[in-house]
Amino acid sequence: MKLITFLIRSSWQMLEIAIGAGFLSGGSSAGLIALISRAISQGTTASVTALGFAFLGLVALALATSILSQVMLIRLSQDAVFHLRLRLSRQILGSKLAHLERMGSPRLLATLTDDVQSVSEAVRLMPFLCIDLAMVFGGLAYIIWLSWSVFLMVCLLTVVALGSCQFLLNQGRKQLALARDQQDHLLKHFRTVTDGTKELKLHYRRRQAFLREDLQDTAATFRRHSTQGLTFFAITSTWGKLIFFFAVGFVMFALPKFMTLDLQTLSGYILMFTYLMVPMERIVSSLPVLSRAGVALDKVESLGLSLEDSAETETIPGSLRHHWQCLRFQGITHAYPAEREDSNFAVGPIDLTLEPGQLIFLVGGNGSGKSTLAKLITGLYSPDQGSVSLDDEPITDENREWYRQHFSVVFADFYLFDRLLGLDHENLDAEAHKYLQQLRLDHKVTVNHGHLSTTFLSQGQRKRLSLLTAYLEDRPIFLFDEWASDQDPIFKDLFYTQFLPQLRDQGKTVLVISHDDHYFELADRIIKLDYGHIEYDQVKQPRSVSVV
Ligand SMILES: Nc1ncnc2c1ncn2[C@@H]1O[C@H](COP(=O)(O)OP(=O)(O)OP(=O)(O)O)[C@@H](O)[C@H]1O
Repeated sequence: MKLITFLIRSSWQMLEIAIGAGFLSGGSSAGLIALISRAISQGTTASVTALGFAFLGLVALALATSILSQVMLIRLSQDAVFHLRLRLSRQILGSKLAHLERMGSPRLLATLTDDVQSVSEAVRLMPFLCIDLAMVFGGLAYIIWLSWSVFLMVCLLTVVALGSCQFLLNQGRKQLALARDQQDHLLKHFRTVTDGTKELKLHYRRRQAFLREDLQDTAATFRRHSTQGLTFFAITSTWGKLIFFFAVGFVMFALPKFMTLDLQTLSGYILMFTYLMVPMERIVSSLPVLSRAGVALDKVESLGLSLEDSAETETIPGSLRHHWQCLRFQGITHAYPAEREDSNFAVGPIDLTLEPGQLIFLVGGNGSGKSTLAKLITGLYSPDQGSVSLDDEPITDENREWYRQHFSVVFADFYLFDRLLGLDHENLDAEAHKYLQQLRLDHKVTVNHGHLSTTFLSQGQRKRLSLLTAYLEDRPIFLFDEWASDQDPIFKDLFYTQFLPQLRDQGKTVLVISHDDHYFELADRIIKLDYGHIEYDQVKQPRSVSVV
């Protein structure tokens, strides 16, 4: 049912046409069997020509409507999966960063990959399922036409069959839902396998402990629930098929004892039941796939709801304020939830005023809140309390997207794109090459139509490449989070003594999170954080203004 709602959301008109055509096709297929059964039982007495024309008409109708229904359903289902993938990705990117961090990437990845895959497997079955269902309904209509009383008995049998199948399916579904819960943990462990390969390879006992206590434990729980779930489904499918044989046996051997059935009716039943066995078998064997898709859709829905709750206002940012005068933060705070730590860490309340053309060092011990403050300053976190204003324009949910466009940032855990996305410079390649020369990467990396020739570089070189994007963005405020930490002494010196002052002299405000205390003297201003609060805000040149 959830799958139908999911498809209806994509296009209910297309679904209507597809289901209508499917039923016409299934009905005409069942009609063909009825016709064959009649032709056999009437022998030579019936008009062969009339039956032949009826037969040809039904074949043409079954063929045309079957193709129409399948083509529509294939398009509809593929469209639905396409939109689901895009919707989820958009929702994730449109959600508050703090919320995404709380959910964790394994959960997001599990839904984007496994759940979407389960749904797409089920929707692939939909066209065939629809035709099969239509055949079964058509067949049942023929049975009604043959005899009401037999139909009622078959119905009784069907209720018992469906009831027992539903019970077994529910049990299987429960187990699959439990297995799906384990999948988020499994993905987390797989990330450890890929991201922590070096650490695991270097330490035999750690590797064994991880494999045994983490991965194996979770994989075993997943296996237990999956096995139980799939066993229930296997029993359901075998039971479903047996019930069908039971129905045939009942009509053939038991029913003649209770009521008189002429040969035409009996042969009609047997032919129809035998014909319906294949579609019934397909319907029963697609139940596990549908059930898994139901579990996946539950997960997709709960993720969607959770993302919707924390959705940011979508706006198209207007033109940037390149000549800004004053960026003010008043009493801003951000607290992390306590669940991951003994006590929850909070930054603020912080009062801060930034001006253009300042080189500001943001310093402090590990865990003092520098990166958290950086996310608050750049608008990635909206403050729990307090206010932000750019040239007296308050930053709210409505203009936060616009506000963020004022920052070029390289985070400590930066992501390097393999092409220069979203940049529309006229001579992008030439400009990129100029910066690559400055960054001393021109011998390693070339840029062709915005595509970087490689990103397989040393960590220090990858960081230099991340500067290329920041330079090309050329926004009014730059922020570097421990950028120089893995640069060689020569390049580190170049970064602090040339690159940063050059940016400042171009009128940019440059915020540098750094532990390199022997370069602190180059700063116009040093802001030191201690456990989420400003310990001091020291202005070293008269043109800077500090507000603490
Ligand atoms: N996503 C998060 N969820 C919960 N707590 C977090 C999260 N990110 C950071 N923290 C906590 O906030 C505190 C400050 O972290 P932050 O990264 O801001 O410090 P930092 O000053 O940049 O440290 P470092 O110099 O080591 O990079 C830490 O105690 C950390 O555990």
